[in-house]
Amino acid sequence: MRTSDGPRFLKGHGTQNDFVILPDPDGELKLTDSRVQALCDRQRGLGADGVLRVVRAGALEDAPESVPSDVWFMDYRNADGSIAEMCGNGVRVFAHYLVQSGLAAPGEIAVGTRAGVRPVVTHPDGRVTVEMGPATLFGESATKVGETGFDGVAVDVGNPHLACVTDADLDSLDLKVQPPFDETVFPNGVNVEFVRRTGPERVRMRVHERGVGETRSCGTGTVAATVAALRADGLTTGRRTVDVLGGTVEVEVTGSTSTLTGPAELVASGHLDAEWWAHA
Ligand SMILES: N[C@@H](CCC[C@H](N)C(=O)O)C(=O)O
Repeated sequence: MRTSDGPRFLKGHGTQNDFVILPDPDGELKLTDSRVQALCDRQRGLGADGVLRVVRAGALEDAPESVPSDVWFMDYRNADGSIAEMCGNGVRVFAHYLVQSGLAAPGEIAVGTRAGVRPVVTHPDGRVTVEMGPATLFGESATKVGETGFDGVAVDVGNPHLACVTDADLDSLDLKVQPPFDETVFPNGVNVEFVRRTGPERVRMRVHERGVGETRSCGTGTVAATVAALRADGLTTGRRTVDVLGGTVEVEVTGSTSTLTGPAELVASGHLDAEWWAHA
């Protein structure tokens, strides 16, 4: 039996933050919320934390004006179908796909996102570095897991984060439900990180992602975690190695920008069943 009539897909991940990749250069796919939800569903679909549609910026109606039309654009959707401004692990996987498929040469690549163009470098060892842009502190806030309260900082990494540095045992946190947050600080929802310092320049992080739930890694979240950990150490710039449930990434925050370096992997490719797609 073949399922080759429907759209082509690939499956990939960056530190186990996993994505369905949909090559769609001319923007012909109708990517509805319900199709994204079906693709990401781990029982009735392929299963993923999000979808990365690979489309030329010029073929997309809502690409920011700052993104040139010939740039490959990462049209990112969360598993619940919502659109997010930015996905750090997604950009790494997206750039890796561009190189593996021959759409871009290895080395320096510009990737379009809703937060603007992100310069990327692919390395011979399979790691990918993304320039994530400035990570901006915009206040303090708090959340709770069960009865335990956590103070944190609000960080804009293109998308919103509440990063809480804590001495609590991260393994004991139940992140099945969205930790509560202050809607006056985060009117569009928030990704929440719990960060524990484990060495002079090393932290561990767990995350609850907006539009997804707990994930095994969040690239923008590791940048927010680094900003929060640096601040807890009385610093505004520096590097941190960030251990997440799905692996390890390196983050550097400078006065003007931030970078994220980590692995990216493609695991499968195929075609969606045309009938399944039509009814998804
Ligand atoms: N996993 C991503 C972040 C994806 C978007 C996020 N859930 C949001 O809604 O802002 C990453 O690696 O950065």
